[in-house]
Amino acid sequence: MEKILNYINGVLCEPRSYQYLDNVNPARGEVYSLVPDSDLGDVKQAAGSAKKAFPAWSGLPVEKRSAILLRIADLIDRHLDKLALAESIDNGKPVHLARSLDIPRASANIRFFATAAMHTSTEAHLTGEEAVNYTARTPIGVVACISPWNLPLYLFTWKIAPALAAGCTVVAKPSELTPMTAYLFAQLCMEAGLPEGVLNIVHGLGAKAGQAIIEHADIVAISFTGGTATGRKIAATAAPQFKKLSLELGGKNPNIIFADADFEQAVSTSVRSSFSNQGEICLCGSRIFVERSLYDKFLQAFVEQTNRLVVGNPLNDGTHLGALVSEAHLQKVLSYIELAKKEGGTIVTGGTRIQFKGECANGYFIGPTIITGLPQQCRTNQEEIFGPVVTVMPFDTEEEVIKAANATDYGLSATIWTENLKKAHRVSAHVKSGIIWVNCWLYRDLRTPFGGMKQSGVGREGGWEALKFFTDTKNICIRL
Ligand SMILES: NC(=O)C1=CN([C@@H]2O[C@H](COP(=O)(O)OP(=O)(O)OC[C@H]3O[C@@H](n4cnc5c(N)ncnc54)[C@H](O)[C@@H]3O)[C@@H](O)[C@H]2O)C=CC1
Ligand SMILES: O=C(O)/C=C/C=C(\O)C(=O)O
Repeated sequence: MEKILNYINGVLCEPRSYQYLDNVNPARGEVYSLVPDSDLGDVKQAAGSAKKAFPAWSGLPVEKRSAILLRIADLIDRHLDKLALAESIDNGKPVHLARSLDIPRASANIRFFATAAMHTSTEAHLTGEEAVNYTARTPIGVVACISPWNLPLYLFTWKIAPALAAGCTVVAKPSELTPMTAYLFAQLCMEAGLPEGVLNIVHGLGAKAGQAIIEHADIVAISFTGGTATGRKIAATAAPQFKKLSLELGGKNPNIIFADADFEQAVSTSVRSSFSNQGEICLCGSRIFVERSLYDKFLQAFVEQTNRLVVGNPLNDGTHLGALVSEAHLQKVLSYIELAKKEGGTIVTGGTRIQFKGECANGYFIGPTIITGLPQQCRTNQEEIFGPVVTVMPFDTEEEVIKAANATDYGLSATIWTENLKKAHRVSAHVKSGIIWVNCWLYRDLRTPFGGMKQSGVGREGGWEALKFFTDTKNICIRL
């Protein structure tokens, strides 16, 4: 069986303990490769090599760092099909989604930050005629990048690209559930000539390898994307050591549809924002609020279009929803559907595990699920399910829907559908979310600040925010 390897100090290597974890293909429910069960020893080695590599990498002219990163981006594009297939097998997502979204975004992330880093400049402040201040930004040091399983290479590169472009060296840990594309990526870094120790990839469990990384004294900043409970744990570990933190956490995002919305667009995009990637995107709109006069019409069209989605083998090009990432996650999502029923919800469509015949007989599939009749305060409407499950609720007034949209502990993203731009502007101002999409969803510009309010996170990624995160700021005041 194929063994995934760590990437430490420029070479692919086994974990020091030679212990491995099973890596499961979720569409088949079977182990298909092994992932290192790394421990503190591996982490020490990775952090040591990152520390050793830091002076040379941070001292390299930015054009040279950029050129190496651009070579990596080109290699990702060259290996698009291989990487997309690997991502689909590892995660359960449709291969055409990996080919059209995940992998192209991975190379775009790297290209974006490789070029952005060449456009940074130093601020200067003239203090009358008496002094000049200038503000230098220097790479912060050895950093940790911890990424989740839902958009594996997409989010892995979203973190490491700004870190490397800014001149930091990195100890990274992909999710133990989806390690394969990070392993293939390590091979591309070697081919591109990334100097040894600049990027170190340690595979393994969050509670063991991940915890050892964030505790390590040489790691000065942590960029994490994942669940809010894990983010809280990381923050508690990092705080006494005063490590810099960027946390992209969960969401329970409102999708608000006013009666004057472009109906066709609102319906078809809501199907996408509800069920893309099996609903396993932190930005999915899981609570749909529809103005009462449109409610019945919307629900009927939404259900009809949802029922046309094909759930099936992720390797078939006609599949819209593949498998959920793991048996445990499948059970978690199913348990929320049971909870919704107990809380008085009506399952309008979906709601059950789908068991196919043939090669996907043991896969982790759930049909796209629409629930109505639930109050805002119930657990189903408060907790992140992170699967193909949405609730739909009517509302009467702007004030009411703003209150409901804000009535969770999360504040990641929101979507607003209306043809009235004044209304869109007004509602956007009152919805407490870090990201608001008006008449669109997941329409991304990598320059924009990306992140959540409340328990959806700390800090912002994207554009200058990400490059700044990986630097230290120093003001130099010269008395003239
Ligand atoms: N972007 C998002 O919003 C995501 C949200 N989730 C949510 O979190 C729930 C739990 O999913 P999990 O797979 O457990 O995600 P998680 O948040 O525990 O995992 C994300 C990453 O953190 C690592 N990790 C876990 N514990 C750690 C620790 N103590 N120190 C350092 N790294 C650690 C994991 O190995 C993985 O690489 C999901 O059901 C979903 O609701 C999960 C993944 C992504
Ligand atoms: O940067 C993006 O476009 C999307 C990011 C998505 C996540 O952070 C997530 O789903 O966890």
